[in-house]
Amino acid sequence: MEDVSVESLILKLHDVDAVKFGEYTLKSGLVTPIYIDLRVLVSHPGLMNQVSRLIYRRVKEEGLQFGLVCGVPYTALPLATIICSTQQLPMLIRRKEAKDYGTKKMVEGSFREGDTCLIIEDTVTSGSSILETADVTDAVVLMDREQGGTEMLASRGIRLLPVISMFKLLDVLQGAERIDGTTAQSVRRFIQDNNTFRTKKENGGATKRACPDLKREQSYAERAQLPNVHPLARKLLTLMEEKRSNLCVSADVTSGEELLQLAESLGPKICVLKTHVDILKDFTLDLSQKLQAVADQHHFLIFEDRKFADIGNTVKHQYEGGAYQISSWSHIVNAHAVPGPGVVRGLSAAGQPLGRGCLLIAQMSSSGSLATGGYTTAAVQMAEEHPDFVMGFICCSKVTQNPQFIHMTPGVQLETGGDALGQQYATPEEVIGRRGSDIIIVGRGILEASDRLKAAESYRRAGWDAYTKARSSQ
Ligand SMILES: O=c1ccn([C@@H]2O[C@H](COP(=O)(O)O)[C@@H](O)[C@H]2O)c(=O)[nH]1
Repeated sequence: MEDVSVESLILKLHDVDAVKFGEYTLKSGLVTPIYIDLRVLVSHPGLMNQVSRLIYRRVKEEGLQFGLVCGVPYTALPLATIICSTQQLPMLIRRKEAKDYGTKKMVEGSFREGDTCLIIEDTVTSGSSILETADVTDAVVLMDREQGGTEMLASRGIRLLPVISMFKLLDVLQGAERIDGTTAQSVRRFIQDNNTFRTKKENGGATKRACPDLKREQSYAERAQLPNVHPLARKLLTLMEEKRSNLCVSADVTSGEELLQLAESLGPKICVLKTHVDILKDFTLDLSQKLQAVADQHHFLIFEDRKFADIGNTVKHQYEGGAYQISSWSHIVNAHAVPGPGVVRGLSAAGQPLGRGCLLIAQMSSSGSLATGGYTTAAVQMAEEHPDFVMGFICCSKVTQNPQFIHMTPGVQLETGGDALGQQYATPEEVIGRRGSDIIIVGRGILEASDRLKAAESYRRAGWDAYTKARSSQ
């Protein structure tokens, strides 16, 4: 069986001149000391097979489920073809430009609304070509130049799976004495100083190896001091640092008694208690007052996960009135961005005078969520236009570099996986350390444990350790 290790592939790519050192200009105009030219692959059928096998292996390792494969034109097209031919998978071709005659389609091949497609790219620098290809959740790339593409795509809810990354390539070539230490070091410096997801200032200041985790320049406590931060976000960031907790427990229980008992026992471990008030069979306003008293006693905030999604006038009534009178007891609520800015204005009219805050749902943890790409970007913009009321996001990963916004991520358990109804779980290390979120939201990981307090402590520690580790690696 032919050797298909990543190390052997790197050496073969160097043999066929797919990795070049010198001075080359990238599409962005940036002059780079290393150029990856994977177009030469088509002249080497054995290598094409090897690359295709490694790409497919990477996808299978991650357990991705998909029914179609699309290669980003042009270099990844033959790779996608080989994978589709050997694995007997249907393929799509995305045109670079639409035809001006005939069907004028952008995508060739058969597909239906809701189909899941694997996107294959040859090289990623900023990640922009993947964004231009489709609204996707996962993409596999042969070569990640480690210049911010992973972080940019993560901020849009897209996970990038690289087969080879730039630092690995440099290590292997240097180890095999294909390049000397000076060349390897100057390329490493170039990569870390030219990260497309960082500002120029941040790039100029970089002195260490670019870290695969998202940057976390400021502590929670430092962010609490920022002049423009929402007062409730300030309170939350402060208590997180004091309690050493970035854990929000999702109290998805059905009786008031159990809710209060949960709040009392887990209160010292958490920064936020999230409720779904409409699943309680015995909600009363008296219960909401008791819950507020426990929140005051143990210094946590209450977040009613109501997910408002109607016109401004209706959500205002839903928020302050009805049986639940949510604005009177819940510090935080959330809303979908789908109705447009009126939803924020309606909620703000009722909540802002009471000092309440809102999280916009920029992404969702459920499989096949439509809140990706342009929708996520629009939600971020909506937040930026309403900073007096919007204090952050429900999201799967950091969606903005603006430190005044808090990122809260559901779909968290100590092991990756999911449930039978589409929930998808990532670990605290992944969510806080690599995706750059601030707060993990955990429901069944704690509620279904035999010892809920012990489980809450495990999640608190895992979330906090991921945060301190990400900060110490800056
Ligand atoms: O995208 C989203 C938004 C909200 N949720 C809510 O979080 C909890 C998760 O519970 P688990 O038991 O940890 O799966 C639940 O209340 C959801 O309504 C979410 O999961 N994903």
